[in-house]
Amino acid sequence: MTATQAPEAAVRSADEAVFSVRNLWKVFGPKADRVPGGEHAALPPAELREATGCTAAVRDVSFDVRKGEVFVVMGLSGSGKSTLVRCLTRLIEPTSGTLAIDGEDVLAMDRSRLRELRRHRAAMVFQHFGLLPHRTVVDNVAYGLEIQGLSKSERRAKAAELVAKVGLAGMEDRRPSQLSGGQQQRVGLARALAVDPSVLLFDEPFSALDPLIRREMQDEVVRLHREEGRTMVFITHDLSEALRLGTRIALMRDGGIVQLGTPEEIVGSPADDYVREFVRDVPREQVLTVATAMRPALAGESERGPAVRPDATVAEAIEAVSRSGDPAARVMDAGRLVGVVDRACLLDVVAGTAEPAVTAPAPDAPDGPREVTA
Ligand SMILES: Nc1ncnc2c1ncn2[C@@H]1O[C@H](COP(=O)(O)OP(=O)(O)OP(=O)(O)O)[C@@H](O)[C@H]1O
Repeated sequence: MTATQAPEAAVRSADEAVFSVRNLWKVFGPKADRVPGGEHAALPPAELREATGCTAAVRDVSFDVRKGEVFVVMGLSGSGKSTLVRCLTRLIEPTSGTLAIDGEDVLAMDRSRLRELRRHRAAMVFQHFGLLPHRTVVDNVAYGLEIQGLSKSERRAKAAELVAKVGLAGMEDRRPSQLSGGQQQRVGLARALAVDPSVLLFDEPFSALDPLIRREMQDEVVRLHREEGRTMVFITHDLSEALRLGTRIALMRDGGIVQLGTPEEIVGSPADDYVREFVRDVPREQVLTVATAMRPALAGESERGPAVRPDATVAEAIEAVSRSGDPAARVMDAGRLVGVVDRACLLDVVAGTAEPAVTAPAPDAPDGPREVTA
């Protein structure tokens, strides 16, 4: 498919999707464009390299990034995360496939439209903050506004507001070298927010930070997301970070997406042995919800036991049951009894012996990654 053809599927789902990606490939190496759809397309990485000298960094990937979600791209080193996310704004040119932002074909954009895309619509936050060393905090944040053509006073006022939003009030006049790593990353975040992008792209932004600061920055992202509902694409190789931040997680391996789902779907219903191994050590009771563990209420059970919401975690239900001394908790949704979790249901989740009733949302991409079904 050529770059100028309208991505039909992408346009169709544009109402709710910020990015729509279909059958995207990025192949590095000689005659790379012959690999997608060619006789060697399905070969494992080492054999593909042997046969063609090429690496398929992104391999036939399809997904939508929905408006307002934190879409996490997770995978081990070399699985293709950075290449995939750089393809979204064509910092890396895809080899084939279709790609749209808000329904507009990204592959058909000319240079000035692409510049506009990267500056205003999809702002990137990198691991190495890329701050200008001789500018103050507030001027670094205002920089993004300068290229937008706002007046100086407008820029400074907006930048100061954003500096406060990311928790750096009082540090406006410092230079980057006078800040800790976490503080510098906050400046990077404020600068990305300054252009009010439709989507923020994070490339492992916190992996150089020490664990405490990293946790603080994750909380910051959760807070910003909750307050603003901004769409985010977040690359990480850290599973706990993915589970904390992700509305949905795309788990990559060898350039492909092996599973795309909510944290609960990934942990509760791994698509294959690779994913199962990946999530093996996750404390399931902290990710799985009561809705997946409950059973129908028996006669007489509607009166007794603490009430929990369907989206409470199993860990929270365990605490409620254990505090109350009752044999089970009632799962209440808007005042209605929808089920019961007894001690056996709860223990099954902890032990990994439960068959979770995780239901998948309607799949984005018919030919895309496998979504979890009940
Ligand atoms: N410019 C390039 N030329 C050739 N191969 C490349 C190039 N860039 C990336 N690759 C290969 O593509 C694959 C995916 O790389 P990518 O950097 O996207 O992975 P990643 O998951 O982001 O890894 P990391 O977590 O280490 O950053 C790797 O096998 C890598 O060696």
